[in-house]
Amino acid sequence: MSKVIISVKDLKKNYGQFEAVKGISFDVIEGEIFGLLGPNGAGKSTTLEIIETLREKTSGQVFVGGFNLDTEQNSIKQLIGVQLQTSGFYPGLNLVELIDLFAGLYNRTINPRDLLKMVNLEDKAKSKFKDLSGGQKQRFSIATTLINDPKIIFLDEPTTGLDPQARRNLWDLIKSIRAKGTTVIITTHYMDEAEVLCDRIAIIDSGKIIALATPDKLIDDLVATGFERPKEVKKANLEDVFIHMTGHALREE
Ligand SMILES: Nc1ncnc2c1ncn2[C@@H]1O[C@H](COP(=O)(O)OP(=O)(O)OP(=O)(O)O)[C@@H](O)[C@H]1O
Repeated sequence: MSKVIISVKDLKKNYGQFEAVKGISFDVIEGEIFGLLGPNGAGKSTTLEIIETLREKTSGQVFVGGFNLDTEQNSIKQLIGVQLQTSGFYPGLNLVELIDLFAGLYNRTINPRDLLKMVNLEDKAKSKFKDLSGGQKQRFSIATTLINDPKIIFLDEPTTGLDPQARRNLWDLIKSIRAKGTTVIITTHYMDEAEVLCDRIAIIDSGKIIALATPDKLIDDLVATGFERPKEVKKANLEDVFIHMTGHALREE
């Protein structure tokens, strides 16, 4: 039986006169990777931040794990893991020190090395955050969402700016987090990423959800309209060449 873990009903957000989110409704099912897709300014981050309790909504209802956002924010905070802006990490602390710091904020005792192992950064335990590569910084930032053992994590454009290998490594990491039963909500601009990762996708445009289904269903619906892609003459593309030649394995960037 699929269980709804997040329920958003007629959510609206105005910034002054501007309607950034115009009454959207959707449910997220426990254990799925749910993608919010849309062009710049569509309202994805605003929606995510409202669910994360970080931003006030204008109207509508949000329930997370059965808790009402209006009255039970503290209970919601205990269920969720939020990806901090990487600029929020003290650049001079090493990874173990940073994890200890965040664990203290969450009032948790955890073994930093276990967490670093999960995201393949054990050998960087003593490195400073500022000395990590872009991909390593993102993996570490995802690790910090897991410190309070959340039921749901939110990832806002986690692979932006990464090279193809680092993106694939992050996809594997996100899938492994989901495999442990954690629900993942992700925003992305990359359609290949959404197709590979997401169980279901909501496409947002100008503050409204214009489609919500599995990637397969969205593609099948388009094909059913008679749409056809221009014939692919080659069986591989340049990204395939790059990955084939440089490998998919984790590397120390
Ligand atoms: N604090 C704010 N004050 C005024 N307008 C805002 C504020 N935050 C966001 N907006 C506006 O609300 C709209 C939605 O922004 P939001 O960041 O949610 O979009 P997004 O879909 O996440 O975009 P992107 O893909 O570029 O991150 C945009 O037009 C943005 O300019």
